[in-house]
Amino acid sequence: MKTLKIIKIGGNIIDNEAALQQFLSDFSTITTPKILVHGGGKLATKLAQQMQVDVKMVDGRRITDQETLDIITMVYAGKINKNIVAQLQANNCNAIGFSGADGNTIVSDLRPSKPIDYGFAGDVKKVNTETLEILLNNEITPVFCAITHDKNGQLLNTNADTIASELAIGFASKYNTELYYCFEKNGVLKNVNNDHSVIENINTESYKTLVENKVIFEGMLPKLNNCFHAINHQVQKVCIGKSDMLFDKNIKHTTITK
Ligand SMILES: Nc1ncnc2c1ncn2[C@@H]1O[C@H](COP(=O)(O)OP(=O)(O)O)[C@@H](O)[C@H]1O
Ligand SMILES: CC(=O)N[C@@H](CCC(=O)OP(=O)(O)O)C(=O)O
Repeated sequence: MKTLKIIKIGGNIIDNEAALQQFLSDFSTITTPKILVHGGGKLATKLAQQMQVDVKMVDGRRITDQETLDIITMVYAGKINKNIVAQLQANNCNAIGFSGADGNTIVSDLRPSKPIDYGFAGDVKKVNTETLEILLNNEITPVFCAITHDKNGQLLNTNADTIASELAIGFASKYNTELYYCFEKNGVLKNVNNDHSVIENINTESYKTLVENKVIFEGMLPKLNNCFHAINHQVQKVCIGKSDMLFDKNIKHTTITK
């Protein structure tokens, strides 16, 4: 089986022009089939505040009313996605930008309004890989933003970490699928303020203890839930760390196992 790398980058890389340029230049050298997934939550928050639109996050997820949906569509599917695709083209990496509506690639259900009404937020129901496979077979790299659709004309905001794990699961029967979450720290840390305290391996059991001891909190909680969801659904490899882990085997990072 061929290897497919699904790589998610967070706000720390997107918000820093030099870091993004360096990452995309390195990413372009990856020779195996690959899919890039990007977030952009921080930029959406900044723009919403400039436009005097209230920003409400609950458990790391954005409450998405109509105005917020318009902003995130402009920011995620527009500014960020198109800039990344243009920079990949500059690095001779042929790429095409996607939301889940494009090619009907990711269909979601509107998240139930109870216990918390998240507004236009989607829970992934189905990943359609056919169109993406045609691209991958022709050495074209899909670049996904954090937007899906409900197949009834409604766009839905969907966490980028979830998009990455669901894509990885969707491809797991066809490729040896590897999922990489790149963010600003070296991995999951014993002490969040000490980048040298990387926990190199987390399994289902040690995860429970780490949560109980509050070593893991905030955004890392949904990220790790996505990791375990993927590793329990045939994804071969799941890693969290700085993007350098993709290019240098000696860089410490966290690997998730069952
Ligand atoms: N044990 C931990 N190790 C590393 N980060 C942690 C840990 N516990 C909580 N976090 C927090 O999780 C955040 C990463 O989650 P998030 O902001 O959602 O990532 P992303 O940048 O990919 O969107 C880190 O910035 C950190 O504040
Ligand atoms: C529903 C929901 O919360 N969606 C996220 C999507 C963006 C994202 O996930 O961006 P990062 O990976 O940079 O945090 C949001 O709007 O913030």
